Amino acid sequence: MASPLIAPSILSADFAKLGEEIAAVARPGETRADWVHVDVMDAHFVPNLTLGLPVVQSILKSTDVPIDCHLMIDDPDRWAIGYAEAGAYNVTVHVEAAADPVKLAKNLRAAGAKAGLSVKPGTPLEPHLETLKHYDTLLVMSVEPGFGGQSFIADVLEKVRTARRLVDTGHLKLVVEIDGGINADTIEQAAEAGVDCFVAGSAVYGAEDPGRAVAALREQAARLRVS
Ligand SMILES: O=C(CO)[C@@H](O)[C@H](O)COP(=O)(O)O
Ligand SMILES: [Fe+2]
Repeated sequence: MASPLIAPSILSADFAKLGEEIAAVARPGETRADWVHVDVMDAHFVPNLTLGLPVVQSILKSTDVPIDCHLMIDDPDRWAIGYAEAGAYNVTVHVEAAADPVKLAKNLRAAGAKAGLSVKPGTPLEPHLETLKHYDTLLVMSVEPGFGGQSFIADVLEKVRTARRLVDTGHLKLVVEIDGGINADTIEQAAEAGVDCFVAGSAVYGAEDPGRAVAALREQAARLRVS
């Protein structure tokens, strides 16, 4: 299995100095993030408002770290394509919000992005397994989407185990990503369950040295990963 991926979420960064905050996890070496996770919230799908396409376009110009867009928005069928066309590496939409997730995945891939599908903590995976065949990443939410700094919901690891099994047996080809409450106390159980990519907001940007936090989380996850 490849080295675990660490994706700092800029939701916990200082938005007034976003460029510096991203640069802090973009220097070459072990402190470099694999992806930078950008939470787009519209105050409809979730009760919070963050940023949209113009800010993502600026971020894309400012860094060569792959940008992982997590769209917590209504009507992703209409809006997600813009993030793919802008050059985001991975564009994740919520299955609870998408009207036609298969068509959406095809459009995202045609625009040159990886297609990601996310499930809220209470959303089961089984009804969406056929849909997942069209996606490159599965983002399992381990908190209710909307805010950083919440406590990890361990129950969702069952979904991670299911996805891991399907990937390891060749039934699906997916990067399994987890988002919410990932820190030094929780990353090991997620790694053991089979997560490939770990989003961490407060654990990275709440640390004195965000780059060192990235390196430490990656090392911890690598020690615990299955297979
Ligand atoms: O999508 C979200 C929240 O909705 C996340 O990406 C958070 O930004 C993760 O923050 P922490 O739980 O790691 O502080
Ligand atoms: Fe997120």
